[in-house]
Amino acid sequence: MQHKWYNATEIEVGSNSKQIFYMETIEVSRLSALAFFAAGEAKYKGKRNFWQNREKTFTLVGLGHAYKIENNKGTKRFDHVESEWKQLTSQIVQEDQHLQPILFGGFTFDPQNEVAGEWAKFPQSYFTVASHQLVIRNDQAFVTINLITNETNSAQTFETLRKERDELIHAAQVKEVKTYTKPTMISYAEPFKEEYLQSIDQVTTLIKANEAQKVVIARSLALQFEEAITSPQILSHVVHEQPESFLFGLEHENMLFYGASPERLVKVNNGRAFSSCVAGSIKRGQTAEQDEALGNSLLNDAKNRGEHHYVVEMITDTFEKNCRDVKIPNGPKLLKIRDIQHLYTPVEGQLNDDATILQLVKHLHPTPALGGVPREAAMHIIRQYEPMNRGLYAAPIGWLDADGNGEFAVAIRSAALVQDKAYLYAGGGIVADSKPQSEYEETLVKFRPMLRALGGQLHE
Ligand SMILES: C=C(O[C@@H]1C=C(C(=O)O)C=C[C@H]1O)C(=O)O
Ligand SMILES: [Mg+2]
Repeated sequence: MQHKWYNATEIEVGSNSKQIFYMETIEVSRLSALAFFAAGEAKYKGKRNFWQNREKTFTLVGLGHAYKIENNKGTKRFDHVESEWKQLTSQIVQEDQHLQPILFGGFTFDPQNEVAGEWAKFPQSYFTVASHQLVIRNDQAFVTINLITNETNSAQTFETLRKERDELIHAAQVKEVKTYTKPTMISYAEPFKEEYLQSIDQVTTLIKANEAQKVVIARSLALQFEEAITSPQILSHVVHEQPESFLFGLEHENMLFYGASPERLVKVNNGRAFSSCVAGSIKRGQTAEQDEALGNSLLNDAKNRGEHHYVVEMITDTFEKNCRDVKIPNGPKLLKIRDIQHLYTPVEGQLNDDATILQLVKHLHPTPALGGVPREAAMHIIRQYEPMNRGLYAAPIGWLDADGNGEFAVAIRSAALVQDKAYLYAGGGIVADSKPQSEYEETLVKFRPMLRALGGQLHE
């Protein structure tokens, strides 16, 4: 242990009487984020989260819930999370950047979707401050205890957490990271496959009739395994196999929602905001030449440029309203990840004084990369033609701190794991000239990363 920062502040939470917010951060020598997550298996299962940015310069692991912000407030949910977070953090001494609690969580794709399924118990907004928070920034690792309580024996509870923390750190400072086997799949189903293929025809007809310009239609796979899969087991495969993406895992009761997304929704760093337009897809080639040829054909393909353009227009427009000094390159580049290549346009700007990361999330979600154009018409068509509930798939997932910094990814290339069952999600942007079979094949490519992590066959 090198440094220690400690603080205990008396605060008010909601309408609750006075509570004490205890925080203690220690800097520790480099440890395994996954092993730290796994060390919470006995005590914190169902209350853990994992996050790593694309650049691998920021890793966050949370064990336990020191504080939770949950709501079912539809369109007001973003403002609600923001005001509760502001109230909580405004009362904390923040002179030291190391005394920073981090809020991690997500907003579901569509609060108006009423299909129950695997998401039946999931709130529309689900955010938590961890009891044990591990942050690895560049090469420095910090472990924080957060405790918010009005118990009379709070000092004792805090001591217990300190002991636990030392054990967690010890378990995570391993020489060799544990390796996990892949689970054994016993059945693979494509629910509503025929309905999906038909819906692409129906949606293109609606688009030709000018009911919308673009609508993202998704579907799911339902997999059954021989036995329950644990969160550390599946996350370890995702972490090792998908290093180029945002990696995330969020537990809620007996579900783990996890994935490896290439798509940033928004990042805010010291008042500078960044987003990315990712839409338009083609598979990777078998050889370097083939890969380059596929990439070039994607860059020159009118249908994919169309899918992409709607996203650039909408994100640019949102940035123009919330930022100054907005910068967008002239045309898209290629974003290549293990299984797929996309058209990619980064967008950045300087946040206006009244704009915040959560306001940007609220205005950006869903971008036409996940919803469509116009937004409301597309959402209506999605509700009508998708027989499932997306839950957190295609939705904002990420973190923010008390200074207004944070980052949200769009939770695609993702799956929900419920003990011995997994539900994988993938979709694509439907425009006037979309063809059911090629959209279907595009979803197969998008299922691949999660299917591989689960040890599944690559059905092609
Ligand atoms: C909807 C998904 O991906 C989105 C749709 C894309 C497309 O249709 O080309 C590309 C990237 C994502 O914005 C998904 O992966 O499920
Ligand atoms: Mg597409």
